[in-house]
Amino acid sequence: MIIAIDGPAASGKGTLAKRIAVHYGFRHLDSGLLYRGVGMAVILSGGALHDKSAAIAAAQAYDPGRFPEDDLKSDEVAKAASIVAAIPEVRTALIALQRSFAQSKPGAVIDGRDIGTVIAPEAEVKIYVTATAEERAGRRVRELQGRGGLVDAAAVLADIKARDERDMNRAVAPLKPAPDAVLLDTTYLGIDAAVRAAIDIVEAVRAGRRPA
Ligand SMILES: Nc1ncnc2c1ncn2[C@@H]1O[C@H](COP(=O)(O)OP(=O)(O)O)[C@@H](O)[C@H]1O
Ligand SMILES: Nc1ccn([C@@H]2O[C@H](COP(=O)(O)OP(=O)(O)O)[C@@H](O)[C@H]2O)c(=O)n1
Repeated sequence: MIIAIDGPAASGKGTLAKRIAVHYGFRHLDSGLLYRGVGMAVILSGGALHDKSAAIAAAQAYDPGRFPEDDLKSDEVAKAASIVAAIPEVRTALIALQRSFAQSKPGAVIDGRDIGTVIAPEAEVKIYVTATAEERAGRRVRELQGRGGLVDAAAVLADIKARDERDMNRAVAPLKPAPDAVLLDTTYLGIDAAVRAAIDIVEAVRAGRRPA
């Protein structure tokens, strides 16, 4: 079974995907880490983020173990990721890895922007997670503070809005709900309540019911 979880920055996709994967004993892939890895490789090579050839080369040579996950979680790398993610050849280079992961048995949970629309349109369950930009920025600020260092809350909100804009309006694989995705607004849901709601959606789809 494939469960696709898409949505904008800090909506809670990764948290839900991890918890759903544990619940069902499925494997989990955070596809954002792939684009973050490419962004990070370009930053480290000293190349400009808009230099398509550097980003394409980094995507074609993508090595999942190259950077520790913690190093990829900064705001700077998130921004770089969303710039390189708009380059069609970068996306193409990362498709095979994601599609092969989607075939994991007994199941795969993948979170990202285009999982239900492009990577695995055949996914049995598609959840599109949202929350207001202000709520999402607040979550990201707390997360970045937890990793240490000073955080400029206004800059985090501005970065999230800019990234949403870029992700939703790019020509290839823009962020949008698949026509058959179930929407889950987590603005007023804590983590446990959001996980329960997501599992209810999976159960309803598995039982052939339309989720409430
Ligand atoms: N429903 C929620 N309520 C409050 N905080 C949340 C919720 N879901 C996730 N978080 C927190 O918000 C931050 C971003 O969540 P994450 O799952 O990484 O989002 P995404 O994968 O969409 O970027 C994390 O620190 C996470 O613990
Ligand atoms: N399937 C995906 C996943 C991420 N991305 C890009 O990678 C960036 C970082 O993704 P992420 O999921 O790690 O970001 P957060 O939602 O965790 O902030 C996004 O802003 C997108 O531009 C994408 O284009 N397609």
